[in-house]
Amino acid sequence: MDDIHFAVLGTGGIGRRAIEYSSSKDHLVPVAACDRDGVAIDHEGLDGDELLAATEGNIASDGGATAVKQTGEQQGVVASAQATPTETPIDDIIAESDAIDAVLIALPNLEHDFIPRVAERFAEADYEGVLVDVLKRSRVIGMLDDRAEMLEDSGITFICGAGATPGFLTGAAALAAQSFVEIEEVEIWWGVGLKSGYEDNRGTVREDIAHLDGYDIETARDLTDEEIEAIVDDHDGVIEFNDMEHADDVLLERAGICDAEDVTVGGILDVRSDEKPTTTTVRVTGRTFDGERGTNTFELDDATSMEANVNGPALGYLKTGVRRNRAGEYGVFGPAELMPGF
Ligand SMILES: NC(=O)c1ccc[n+]([C@@H]2O[C@H](COP(=O)([O-])OP(=O)(O)OC[C@H]3O[C@@H](n4cnc5c(N)ncnc54)[C@H](O)[C@@H]3O)[C@@H](O)[C@H]2O)c1
Repeated sequence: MDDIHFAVLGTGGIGRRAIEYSSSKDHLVPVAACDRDGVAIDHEGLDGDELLAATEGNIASDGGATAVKQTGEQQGVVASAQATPTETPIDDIIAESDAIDAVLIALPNLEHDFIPRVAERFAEADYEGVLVDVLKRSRVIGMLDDRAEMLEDSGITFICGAGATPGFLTGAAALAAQSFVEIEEVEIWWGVGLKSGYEDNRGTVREDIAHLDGYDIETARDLTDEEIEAIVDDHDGVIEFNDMEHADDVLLERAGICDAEDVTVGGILDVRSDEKPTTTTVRVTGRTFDGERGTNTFELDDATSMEANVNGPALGYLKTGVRRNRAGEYGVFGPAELMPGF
């Protein structure tokens, strides 16, 4: 495979680690990165080490910038010598997108239509390439589908919900389902221990809080850092989530695996320990062609971190997207559609 020149929109907890992770694999060259205040572009390849060092503990995050220690004079990516301040970071990358094969969207989802609108801007600029996001909410998939024709006409291969859940675990569920002719239930249960990564992942924690009873995306967006800390304290740092609106359900349905209503997602987040509070498991229960009822189980090793389980699949799906795009397949795809589909 030729080198893939890719951009990262959002250099928060996820985006930074995507740049770091990409250096462990062949053919992935980060050429552009931005956050809300700045942009770095070098088509020969960004110096990932310098960019990561400059943004260490210094993220222009929706998780509460004031709570994040700053190492440079400026906040976020502009602390890197490769970056410049801008008020139009995404447009600056779109302007250079002719030379960019793929874009990882690691932006917040605190407005449901934010990522669909970003995709639309790439299509309006006639971008021909791959967009991959790690969004979580089921309802956003429909908003992308509404724009499928526009993306297709532009020559964009959009892979949506390609993080851990949805993403990695959705793909695993699709694979586990291949033993069965009929699926009864898909249960996704995740565990994340985030002590050392808590500062870097406050954006994700805020979005997770929106899944708790009594909260939604609007109320979570308006919480102060102190209010978030109070919620974390109320739970002694360990928060359990049930019946989450995670797009694994619609992504499995659109791949023809099962009905969305047969999928449940929940999990436990511990921000005071790096140990996972529970093992991440996907259980797919169904009936085989010869009449047996069974449950196939896929388990992640407790030693694998959230960052590894989001960024590995996201970059893996990005590479798969580039192969599809080069073969002329455009439109919106979910992770389960890129697995075998019996
Ligand atoms: N699918 C999964 O398994 C999974 C797991 C973890 C996180 N996520 C998702 O990943 C996303 C990113 O999470 P995070 O923890 O990195 O968040 P974060 O808040 O740390 O980082 C977000 C980044 O986006 C930038 N940004 C915000 N608005 C912008 C704008 N208008 N223009 C340019 N840049 C902008 C911020 O400056 C920051 O760099 C979240 O939506 C989260 O839900 C998905």
